[in-house]
Amino acid sequence: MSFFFRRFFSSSSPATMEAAQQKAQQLIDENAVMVFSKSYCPYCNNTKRILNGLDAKYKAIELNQESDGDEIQSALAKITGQRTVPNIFIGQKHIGGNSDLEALGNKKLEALLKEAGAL
Ligand SMILES: N[C@@H](CCC(=O)N[C@@H](CS)C(=O)NCC(=O)O)C(=O)O
Repeated sequence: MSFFFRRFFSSSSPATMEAAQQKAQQLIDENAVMVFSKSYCPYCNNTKRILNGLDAKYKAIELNQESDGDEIQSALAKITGQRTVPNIFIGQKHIGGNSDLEALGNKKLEALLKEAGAL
């Protein structure tokens, strides 16, 4: 019952949501490549494998390991319209998820990474 209550009736305060949105935006602004991830997510692991394979410099945070991870995920949904992880930004530009990253193809991806200063 308490799980049910928390899951459906509790919500973060507007101040907490505002702080999460600022944190998400700061991470996007300060990193050439920003990956909002979850440690158990196979799509996220694939994205990190692709970036590692190219030796790209990137920052990933695992939202399931952050105390404000749920709020950051909601903030990202507000900023990008995307609720799933990975949620990927290259050079402050929203790329999308792992399938969107893959759809770029290596040539376009490398060009974007170079332009962003991640290669
Ligand atoms: N097509 C998406 C699939 C991503 C996806 O389904 N991610 C799952 C985690 S593995 C997700 O975000 N589930 C909702 C959640 O964790 O809140 C992609 O390629 O990134």
